[in-house]
Formats: sequence, C-alpha cells, structure tokens
Amino acid sequence: MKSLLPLNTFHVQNLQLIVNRLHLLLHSTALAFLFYYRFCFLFQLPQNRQGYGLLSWLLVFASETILSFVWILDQAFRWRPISRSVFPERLPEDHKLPPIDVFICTADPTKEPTLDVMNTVLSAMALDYPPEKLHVYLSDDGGSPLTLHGVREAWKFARCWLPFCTRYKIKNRCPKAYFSASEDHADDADFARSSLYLADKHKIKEQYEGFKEEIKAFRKDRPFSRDHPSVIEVIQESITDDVDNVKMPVLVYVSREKKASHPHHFKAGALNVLLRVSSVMSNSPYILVLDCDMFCNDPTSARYAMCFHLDPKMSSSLSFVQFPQKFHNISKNDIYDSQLRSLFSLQWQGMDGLKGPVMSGTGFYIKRASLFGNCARKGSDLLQQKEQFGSSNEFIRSLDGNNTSDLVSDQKYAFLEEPHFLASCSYEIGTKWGEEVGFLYYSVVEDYLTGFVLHSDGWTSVFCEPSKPQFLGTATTNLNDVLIQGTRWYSGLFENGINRFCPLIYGPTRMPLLQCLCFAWLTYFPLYCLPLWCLATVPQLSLLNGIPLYPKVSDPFFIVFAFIFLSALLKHLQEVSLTGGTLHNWINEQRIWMMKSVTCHLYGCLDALLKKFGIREASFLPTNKLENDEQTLLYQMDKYDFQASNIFIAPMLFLITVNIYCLVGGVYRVLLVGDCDKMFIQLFLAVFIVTVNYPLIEGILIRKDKGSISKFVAIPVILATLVLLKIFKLLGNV
Ligand SMILES: O=c1ccn([C@@H]2O[C@H](COP(=O)(O)OP(=O)(O)O[C@H]3O[C@H](CO)[C@@H](O)[C@H](O)[C@H]3O)[C@@H](O)[C@H]2O)c(=O)[nH]1
Ligand SMILES: [Mn+2]
Repeated sequence: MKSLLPLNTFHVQNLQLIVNRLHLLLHSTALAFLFYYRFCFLFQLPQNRQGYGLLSWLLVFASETILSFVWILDQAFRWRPISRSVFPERLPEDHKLPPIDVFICTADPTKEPTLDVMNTVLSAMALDYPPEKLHVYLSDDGGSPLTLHGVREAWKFARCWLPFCTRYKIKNRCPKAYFSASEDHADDADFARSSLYLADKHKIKEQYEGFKEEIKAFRKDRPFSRDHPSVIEVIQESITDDVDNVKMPVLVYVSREKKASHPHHFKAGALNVLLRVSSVMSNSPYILVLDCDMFCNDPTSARYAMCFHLDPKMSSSLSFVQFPQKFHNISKNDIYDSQLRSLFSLQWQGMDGLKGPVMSGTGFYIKRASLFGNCARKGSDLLQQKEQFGSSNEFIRSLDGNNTSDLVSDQKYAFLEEPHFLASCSYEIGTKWGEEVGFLYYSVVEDYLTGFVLHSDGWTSVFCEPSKPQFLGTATTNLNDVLIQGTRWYSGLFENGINRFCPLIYGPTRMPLLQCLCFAWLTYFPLYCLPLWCLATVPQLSLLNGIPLYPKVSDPFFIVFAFIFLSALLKHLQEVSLTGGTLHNWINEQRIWMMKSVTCHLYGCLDALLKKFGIREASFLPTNKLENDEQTLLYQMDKYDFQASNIFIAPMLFLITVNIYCLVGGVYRVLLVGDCDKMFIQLFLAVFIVTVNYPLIEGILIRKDKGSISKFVAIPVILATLVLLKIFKLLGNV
C-alpha cells in the first residue's frame, strides 16, 4: 500500500492569495489614476503648464513609470503562492534509492576558512542517506595545498564523526555547529543522560580539536594563483580498527587546471568540471550543489528532495528541488536584510505556484540529465556529440547513465588520465559547455541564468521549505560586503535583461507569462537605481526653487498619490509580518532598499552595460566568510558599519545632504511664500527620506565608534554637495 500514498502534497495559500489579488486590484487602479493625471497634464496647453519645470516633471513621471513597471513584474510572484509538505517515510527502501553526488565549491582559503569548508564537507558526508550512494566532490578553484590537506584530515575525522552521528542519531551533523550548540540542545535529548553518550561526545570533541589543530598547523600554503595544474584525489585510507564497520561516502578533491590565458568562468566553470569528472567516476543521476559555507543543518534534505524526484507524477519534467538559502549569522533586526527575506520566502513560494523557483546557486538537488538539455538525446551520432560535449569518449559513454563505476572497490580513476583530461582548461574549447551544456557562462549569476534556460526548455523546479532550515550559510553582515556582493549580483542579473536571454523576449514563447514576469523582475529590479536617484533629488531641488511637481493637497488627485504611497508601504509591512518579521525589520528593509538602490543597483547596472560594450571584463570576487569580531558586534547591535568603500558612502552622503539642505530651504521658502498646499508632497518626500536614513546622520554627527563615517570622507563630500547646490540655486534664479 505504501507506494500508493503520495510522497508530497501542496496547498495554495488561499488567504494570502486573496490579500495579494485585492491589493493588486486597488493599487493598479490607483496607478491608472496616476497615469491619467500625468497624461492630462502633459497634453495641456503649454501656457497652463507655466511655472512647472517640464524637465523635472518629466523625470519624475519617468521615475513613476519605472517604479510601476517593476511593481507590475513583482505581482507575478504574488499571484499563486503555495506551500509543500513531504512524506519521506513513504520513500522506497534504502537499496532502491538513487545515488547522489554532492558538489561543493571553494575558491580562496584566505576568504573561505578551510576549517569551515571542511565542516561543510563533513556535514554533507553525514547526510542521512545510504553512504554507498553518496559521493562528495570538493572543487578547489584556488588549487591550495591547505585545502587538500584539509580534505585529507576531514576524511580521517569523518571516520569517527559519521559513526558517532548515526549511533546517536545526531541531527546537527556539522561538527562546528554541533559543538557550539548549547549543552541542552534538543538534538540528542534521548541520549543526553546516558553516560556512554557523554563519554563518546567528550572523545569526539577531543578528536575534533585535534582535527582543528591539524588544519591550523599547516603552513605550506602558497599565495592564490591563477596558474595551476589539475589535481584530483580520491580520498581513501585504510584504517582497520573500525568498530562500527561504518561505510563511508566517497570523497574526491578536484582542483581543475587553470591558466591565466584561459577564461575559467568562475563558479559555473568549476561546477562544469565537477560534472565531467564525476560522470566518469560515480555518475549519479542527482546532484546536490553547495557553496563552501552552506553546511547541512539537517541531514534529511536528500530524502526530502527524493520525495519530489521520485514522484512519478512530477519526476519526468522536474529538474531541481531548491531549498531556501538561510543563514546562521542573522541578527534579530537584520539591519542589512542579509537574509534576503522577501526573495527566499515569499517570492520563491510564489514562483513555486507557477513553474517553480529560480535556481539559487546552493542548496538544490538537480537531475544530472537536465543539465545536458536536448543535446543528450539518445541516438545522435558520436561526431555530433563530441562537438557538444568535447572529445572524451568516456564522458559521452556516461551520458546514457548506465556506467556507474564502483569507486571504492576500484581505484582505477585515482590514477588514470581521463579525469585530468576532463579537468583541463582547454577541454571546453570548441564545445558547447557553458553555452548549451552544463551551467551557463553568459552571466556571473550562473544560477539564475541556468535556471532560466532550464525553465525555458520546459523543465520545472520545486521549492522545499521545511520549518527547520536544511542548509545554513554565512550571510554578509557588514555594509561594505553587502554592497560589493550586491554589485556583482545586480550586474549579473541586469546583464541577463539586456542580453539574448532577456526574459521578456526569450521567455514568452517558452514559458507561461507569469513565470516569465518573475524572471523579468529579477533582471530588471536593479533599475530601481534610476527612480530612487531621481526621486531623491529632483523633487527636492524643485522644492528649493518653488516648483511644484505633484497635485496640491486640496486637489482630489492628491488622494491618489497618498494612497499609492501608503498602499505600497502597508503591503510591505503585511509581508514582513507574514514571514515573522517585526516593525524594525520593515523599517530596516525600507532603508537598506534605498541605500542599495542608490549604490550597488547603480554600479551593477553600469557594470553590466560596460561589460555589454566590452569595456569591462566579468569578475567574481568571492565574498568574505571570515568573521570579524568588531564588525559582527556592530551588526548584532544594529549599528550600521559605515567603514565602507568611499564609492558607496559618497553617494549616500551626497543625497542626504541634498535632502536636508532642500528641506530646510524649502520650509523657509514655504513659510515665506505660504504655498504649503502646493509643495506638501515634496516637503513630505524630503522628510521621509531624511527620517528613514537617520542612521546616516547619526553616523556623521553623533557616533564616535569604529563604524561611524570618517570626517575625512564626510567633510569633502558635504562641502562639494553644498557648492553644487549653491551653483544650482544660482542657475535656478537665472
Ligand atoms: O571563481 C570562483 C568564484 C567563486 N566560487 C565559489 O562560488 C561560491 C559562491 O561564492 P560566494 O563568494 O559565496 O558568492 P555569493 O554572492 O555569496 O553567492 C551567491 O551568488 C552566487 C552567484 O553570484 C551563487 O553562485 C551562489 O550560490 C550564491 O550563494 C563559493 O562557494 C565560492 O567558493 C568558485 O568556486 N570559483
Ligand atoms: Mn556565499
């Protein structure tokens, strides 16, 4: 009877659906009135428009148009949100489960501490899945001896760690997280009182300390380089005193060959090498991809994912099961919205109700065959296949999925040439790797693009969000890192809106319209930089010069503007509270949205444009995963860390100065002239911006700590802004 019960179910979030659609109706009606108002004005006789600055007016209207465009795209996520449940106890017996390969990527041991990377490796090896069906591959783009040493040591430690986890059914199988959890951790409650357990725990803790020391003591590392040969090692060691006779997953270290003269395509390139190397080793039909800092926080994810992949109703079109990215270092008020709350909860649930969420780089179980797209069709001739996949016969033979070699008993691949050939940097030349095969290279957000093209080819995905996070990563928690990472993401996303994969052109014939709008939102929301820059300057400068851009308070259309403003804010508040956020989170998200929009959204868009015209090269600066105590403390105390690069701080200072100056000047003028009615919205806008960005003012004037804004930056920027404003005022009077 077991097999007749469904492995998973879903339900539409009906209440949320109604709220969303009602809001959609009201808000879009209001927007229609706004456009009506603007058009009427535009088609008025020129003499009636006198006293209104046409250019400023057009800029504000353009901003409203862009904001509305992005808003409309965003509504697709809200059309049909769903939630899913899984029943892993209904899965077939262990020996019938399909094998899984785990891919973990690391690039630079100075930014990605080896011990943490190894913790991720260990947590993946300890997944609750038959160990003989689990193969863990670590890609080391740095080609670092330290990482190789770390993997060998991790394997040794795993020989005790894995049996310990299974014996006591430990739920938290990332050693670092397990040992740092408080003593009364519920995980081991059943055993907590047993003295045997406590003794074992003590012993394993000592072994972990030893393992840590081994990594710390290693001093042979060389500086990060872009030139190194391929190194592939199947980590094995014969230890005989093994009490539990525990089976171990295979662990493979892969450092692909790199040459400065060959593009290596960052993470996508690394994943493609793993795809090839693993295909001649274990060739598992499913692959779990993890970033080096995303440890498995709960060992059940593999079985959860199989509840979808093995569901006969969905499996034929299902490409991947995406788990949300969650982070272990988020503070209560999360001042930088480091958890990307809206994305990884609401928006992915929304896409799940359509054709499935976007691939999010890490924490997804993907069907290997889907990455070879239509190219892997059986029966196509060898020559053609070599043009697609490169010249390895063994790789091409692996495509039909039958040649899994048993790695453990058969060590041949540890010494043979094929994996090295597949990991060489010239292998892909003249093939379709990165263009049609594997993870795609056209963008630094390889995850978004690969997912988009999979969806375009008719594949689907599902979003699996159990209440206990299955994976936990390290979020960026200081302003500089947040903005650098944002610049890379938004550049990568926006470039997909202006290349041949533009969702609004490439998508509509290939996927349902709503799904297409979701992808379009993801590529175009960096455009927020335009309206936010504009609305933080133009209305304020016009206020200073007494030029109205909005309806008077007594005008009925005033209500339209007020409604749109309030409805947007309240809907956001409703969503924050729906996902368990507080009033604080709401304000913080508004603030960081403004800060990001005027900095990294702008730089991201510019970067994408420069890349498009060949002026800049693509780059991928891995984010820092080192904990800096001072910075962490500031984040935990909800204090912005303004010790960020000047290119981020200067625009923010510029805008806050403009707003304060124009507000003061505007109030003075309004008092003098008495036209508050006409200028109300502009006054309000300046007040709103200054209030929301109060921490900037605090950072300049009040704070004295490490994270405050340096006077050497603040004074020149503020002075330059004041000079510009003076010039502007003089010009305005001409
Ligand atoms: O040349 C490179 C650069 C990066 N990485 C690895 O890629 C992963 C992600 O890099 P990270 O610096 O952590 O970037 P994030 O911005 O935090 O990553 C997010 O955004 C990326 C796309 O920009 C996705 O690939 C990631 O999965 C997603 O978590 C890490 O494991 C890196 O080691 C490589 O293997 N090779
Ligand atoms: Mn990361």
